[in-house]
Amino acid sequence: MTDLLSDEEIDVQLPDGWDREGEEIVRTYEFDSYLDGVGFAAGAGGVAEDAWHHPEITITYGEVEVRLTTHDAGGITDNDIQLAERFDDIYE
Ligand SMILES: C[C@H](O)[C@H](O)[C@H]1CNC2=NC(N)=NC(=O)C2=N1
Repeated sequence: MTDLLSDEEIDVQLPDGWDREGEEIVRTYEFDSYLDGVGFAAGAGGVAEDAWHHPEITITYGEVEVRLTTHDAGGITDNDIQLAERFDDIYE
């Protein structure tokens, strides 16, 4: 099982644009249209399924909020950081 990251490791490894909220990391991506957000969420879902690590995704008009935590570990692990970076890669 992937080990929990320390508070310092999280602070250092958290990608730009992401924030820590308790035992989750969160980023809100902005889009020009609702359907652009839907398309991003669909792509993120495919990346998540490929990684077998699944975020909470909330789609609203012009925004998509992504929350990541590692349920099996009860907190934030490297899996969350790595997936956050992959989501950033597909966000133009
Ligand atoms: C049984 C299955 O492998 C586990 O539930 C996987 C699936 N996706 C997951 N997603 C997230 N975010 N955390 C997990 O611990 C996790 N575990």
